[in-house]
Amino acid sequence: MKNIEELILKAVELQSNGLVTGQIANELNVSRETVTWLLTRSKKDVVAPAPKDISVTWNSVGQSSYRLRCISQALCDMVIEKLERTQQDADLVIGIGLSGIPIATMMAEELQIDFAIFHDYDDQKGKTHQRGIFSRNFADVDGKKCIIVDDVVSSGATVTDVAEQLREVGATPIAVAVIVDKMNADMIANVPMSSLFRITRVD
Ligand SMILES: O=P(O)(O)OC[C@H]1O[C@H](OP(=O)(O)OP(=O)(O)O)[C@H](O)[C@@H]1O
Repeated sequence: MKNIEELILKAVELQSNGLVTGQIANELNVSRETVTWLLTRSKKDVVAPAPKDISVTWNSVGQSSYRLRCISQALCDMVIEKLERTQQDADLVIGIGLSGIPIATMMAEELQIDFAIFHDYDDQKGKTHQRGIFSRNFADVDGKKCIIVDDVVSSGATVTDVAEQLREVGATPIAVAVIVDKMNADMIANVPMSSLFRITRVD
């Protein structure tokens, strides 16, 4: 997505395809507030200034399994460095659907540990009211020490949901790994977070 006009066209297109604000926000990796602003601006009657948000596109990496592997190895390296400091070993890697899955798969292979998948709730009302689930087709997370993997952290609601549900089943989230951290945080849900890129606003 090269500029705001392209972002507006994409938001309008997704809306005309029947997606609601939360779904468009997920698709474009921006906040709901930004989607509302983009859709309002498309009608040329906006007066409010744009919300402070960052749109993230990483398909130059996602389109290539080689680049995905490189990114996954870099994330493994960062996670291992942190875990070694606290002398912890992970039992499994959890990929958050959809975009966290290919990265988590490669990380699990690199670390030679189990692999699980978390289906994020595809929300229409708001993630705070709905929860995702662990897929039964992959490793059981109960009682395990887990690394949570996703592409982007925006509000942190998704990773927090995963961490809370892990604790509820006696598992321990010991690390979070993401490509882009829009929160600019060291910890999320009381778990240390590693990210390749951290977004910091200076205005
Ligand atoms: O920090 P949060 O505000 O919770 O937002 C981050 C989540 O939003 C996107 O998920 P999406 O549902 O769009 O899934 P995708 O992986 O299919 O893009 C992204 O991949 C993260 O999982």
